[in-house]
Amino acid sequence: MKKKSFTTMPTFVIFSVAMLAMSFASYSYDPVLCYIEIAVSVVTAGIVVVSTLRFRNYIATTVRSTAEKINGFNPEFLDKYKIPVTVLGAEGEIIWSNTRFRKQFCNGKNPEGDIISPYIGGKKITEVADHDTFETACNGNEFVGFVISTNEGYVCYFVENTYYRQIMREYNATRPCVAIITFDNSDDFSNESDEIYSEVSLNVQSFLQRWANEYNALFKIIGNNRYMIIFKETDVDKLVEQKFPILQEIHSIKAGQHTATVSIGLCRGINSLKDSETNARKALDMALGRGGDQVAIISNNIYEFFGGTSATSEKVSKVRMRVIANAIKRTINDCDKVFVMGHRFSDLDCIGAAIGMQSVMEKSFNLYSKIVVDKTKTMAEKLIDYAEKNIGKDIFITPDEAMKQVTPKTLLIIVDTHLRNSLESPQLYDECKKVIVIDHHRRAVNYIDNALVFCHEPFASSACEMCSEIISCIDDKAIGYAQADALLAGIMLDTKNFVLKTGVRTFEAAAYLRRRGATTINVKQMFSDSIETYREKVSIVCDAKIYRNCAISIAKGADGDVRLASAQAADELLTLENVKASFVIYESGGKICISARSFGAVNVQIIMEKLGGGGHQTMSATQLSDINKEQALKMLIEVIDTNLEDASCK
Ligand SMILES: Nc1ncnc2c1ncn2[C@@H]1O[C@H](COP(=O)(O)O[C@H]2[C@@H](O)[C@H](n3cnc4c(N)ncnc43)O[C@@H]2COP(=O)(O)O)[C@@H](O)[C@H]1O
Ligand SMILES: [Mn+2]
Repeated sequence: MKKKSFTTMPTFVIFSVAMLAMSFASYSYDPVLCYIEIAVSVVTAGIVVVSTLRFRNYIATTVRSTAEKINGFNPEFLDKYKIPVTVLGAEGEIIWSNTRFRKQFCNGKNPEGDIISPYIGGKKITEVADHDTFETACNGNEFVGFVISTNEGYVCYFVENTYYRQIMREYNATRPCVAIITFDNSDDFSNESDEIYSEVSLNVQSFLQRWANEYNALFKIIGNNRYMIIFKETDVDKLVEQKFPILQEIHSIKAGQHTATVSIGLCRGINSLKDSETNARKALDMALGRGGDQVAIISNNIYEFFGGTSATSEKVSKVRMRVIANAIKRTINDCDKVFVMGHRFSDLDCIGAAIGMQSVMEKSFNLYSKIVVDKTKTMAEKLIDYAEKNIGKDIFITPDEAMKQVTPKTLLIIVDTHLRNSLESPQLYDECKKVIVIDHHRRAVNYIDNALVFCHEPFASSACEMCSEIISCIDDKAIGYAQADALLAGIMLDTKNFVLKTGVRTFEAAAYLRRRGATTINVKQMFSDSIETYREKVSIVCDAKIYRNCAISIAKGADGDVRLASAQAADELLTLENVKASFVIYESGGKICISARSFGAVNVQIIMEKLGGGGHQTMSATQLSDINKEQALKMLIEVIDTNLEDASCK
């Protein structure tokens, strides 16, 4: 049975009758034409009769099958039903419908022969038939629909729920969303003077209070420079649409060299106020872990971020590092051995930090300690060679060797990453029951959350800076010149030779390392490259094109270490006139990777996050699967076009 073929039946009847009438008129002046018209009329009448019989039969079987399925099915009885009901054929065509359906869905017209899709939200009947219920709307009314499959088709019935849906919408729109806010660089102002600090603090508070009043939201001071605002869901929709202008407004509060910034953790989509508050705190931690001056919204455990474009300022206090050093000492008490491991494709920062920590574990705690690294996939080959010659060949072991030695008392110190998937060996992490994390990267979602000590300083320049401080607190004699060289190499890599993210603590760490025997000439040699890698780097730089103040280049990857050459070329491209951000696209390990850099005028983290990656404000990257370099370039241009303004520091 063809869809809707029975709805053309009246046309055939009219045609047949017209032909018959015309044949009578034609007989007197052309009998041949008359016979032809009679013949056409008879054929058409035949089609009508056959189609009608087939259609009746079709309806009869469909309805019979429906009757078998629904106990007591009786069209007359169903017609009296106060809910809309339709009986459908195998392809979703309406065969029968009750008065209620015609009234509510078809403005009283007969829908027989129509396909059901437009009445069930454009879906095919097969899509909804496998589900318990489906939602649909018609003529301003909303329904929950149910489908019963029969041998020949389907029965579809609807229960109106407009009122409940409306109540639900109103409830959701007014549901409370807790925001926890902190004035994140208040210390900068307290160092100026008490008066300045009080004035700025009050200013921040009154900006936030005005912001809450604008939305008729509840405002509460919950601690020193900490506030809570309870918005409605609909207010949050507006705030998201406007991308939280409050962040910019707070920037207008300045004193001396400092600009005020706030961080906001906001929870939406939760019914209970208590859970909303707990989640808002979690989101605030995330916003602070990413460097502050931003909003983190958590909804169904998914984060969304806004802002984060101002340069982060260093937290001057070293007290926290002393506390961390003590916590590490306590954790070590109960351990039989220590493995130190960084991220895969290890670099000078993670190997440098690992060399420092391994030395303390061995010398100060007398513990068996090894650095776990895959030497076939490292960007710190020169440093590893240097350490093997100057410290000892046996300080490095492979992930496989480490796995064989794990016991319940083994401690794993993770340096320069806080993400399981970035680890040199995620399996080793899974095996170790005791874990310490020391990292400086901005907080990412799905971080390692079972660490006994989670030392995370997004304001630090490098893992090596953090480890130098920790080591100096635990036992400042635990490292010799070679370890000091290794730690200085990591700091120099991540600060681009003391240019980026370099604060007071960076220089203090460097001074400590110098005192322990570090020499800049030794360190410089760790940055030397093979002639092939150098050629590759130069070719990437020469091939770059400038697009909206961004230097973009695609690496050919013919010679040398393309990963290293691309990272270095991205650094180099920033030295070009008017270039605010650089992007190098290269292929490695079957993936298309992008290394992104800036000197702070553009937050490249925001751009790389849109492509599934991340990193810091000035140094980020991503890895893309199942595309080629040209497609990656196209995607990058699209992301630059749509996000460059948001990512640009105001
Ligand atoms: N998928 C991701 N998600 C989150 N974050 C990511 C992701 N992929 C990468 N990242 C982070 O992005 C930055 C930048 O990474 P990169 O690969 O572009 O650069 C790293 C190294 O390739 C590069 N590097 C290593 N040795 C040298 C050298 N001798 N000269 C110049 N550059 C070098 O430096 C970057 C090291 O970054 P670090 O690990 O943060 O210290 C990075 O943060 C990724 O974690
Ligand atoms: Mn690193």
